[in-house]
Amino acid sequence: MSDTPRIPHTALWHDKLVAGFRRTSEKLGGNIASLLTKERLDRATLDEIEEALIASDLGPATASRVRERLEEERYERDMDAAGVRAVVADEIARILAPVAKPLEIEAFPRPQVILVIGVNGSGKTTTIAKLAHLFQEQDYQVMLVAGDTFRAAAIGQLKTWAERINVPIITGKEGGDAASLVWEGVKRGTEIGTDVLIVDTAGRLQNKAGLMDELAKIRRVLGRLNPAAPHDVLLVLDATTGQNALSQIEVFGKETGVTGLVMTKLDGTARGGVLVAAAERFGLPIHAIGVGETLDDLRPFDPREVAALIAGAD
Ligand SMILES: Nc1nc2c(ncn2[C@@H]2O[C@H](COP(=O)(O)OP(=O)(O)OP(=O)(O)O)[C@@H](O)[C@H]2O)c(=O)[nH]1
Repeated sequence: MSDTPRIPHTALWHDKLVAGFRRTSEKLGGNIASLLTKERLDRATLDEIEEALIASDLGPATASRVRERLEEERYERDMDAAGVRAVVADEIARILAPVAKPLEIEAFPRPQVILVIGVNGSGKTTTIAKLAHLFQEQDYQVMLVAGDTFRAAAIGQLKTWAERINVPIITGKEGGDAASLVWEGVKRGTEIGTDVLIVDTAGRLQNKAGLMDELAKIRRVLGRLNPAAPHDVLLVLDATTGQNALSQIEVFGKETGVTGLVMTKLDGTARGGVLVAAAERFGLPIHAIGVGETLDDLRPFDPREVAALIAGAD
């Protein structure tokens, strides 16, 4: 067991982040530059900056804090676009710093059970593969459970990933009982010394009662084997859905409980500011972000680095 996860942060990851956040950063940075045509920040420009920040999905609370900071500082010195972007980056970093937390594997007894939830298409399956890969890099033994038994395609997709990254997987039939698969996963995982058991689940928000029943059953079964399980309930969010991602946190949080977030597809959107809005509004740990489709495209993040990228600051 290790208290400090050994997560390689390579130059390659930095390049992926830069490319991933380009659209967000161009939108926000571009908006700020186009607003700063006057020499000094007057009230009307401050209003416009605040609106631009809200339009970039950063959320009203962050936007108003940035505005307050700009208001304080404008009396002290002239401020150009780079100065404004630096203030924005600083405020974003303050919000992200307390929530940017890698998912640590510390459960005893093992395995640590991670339930992965989220609506269909949010990137759940690929996120599970990427997380498994990340844990493998840290020398943890990983096992997967194909608990989304509602769609045969979901089972097949996860199986393909498991073969690719060479981790064992527990699968059942379409329409089968997810809780019994989880039970088998914990039993088999314990026998072979698995550190992390990652469980896919069905993402049917449209059928809340069914989803609740199924997750409650999974929790019951897990609790009999290990009262601390599931150790993590991870909600996967698609950043391209913007503000909709926030309502998903609300709904899943209320219906199923959520211990942490993963935000994917930050590379496919100019709405990356939603990462900040999620942090600000819910304060839940954000364990990793996804900026592409390959295995190495999902990692924990450095709040300062990401804040600078979102704000388009140097
Ligand atoms: N660009 C980009 N694409 C991603 C990212 N994460 C996942 N995807 C893609 O998004 C699509 C949906 O991902 P899945 O993992 O299948 O999503 P899911 O939530 O399991 O969806 P269902 O299988 O429909 O339940 C796939 O084509 C992924 O390759 C990301 O960070 N960036």
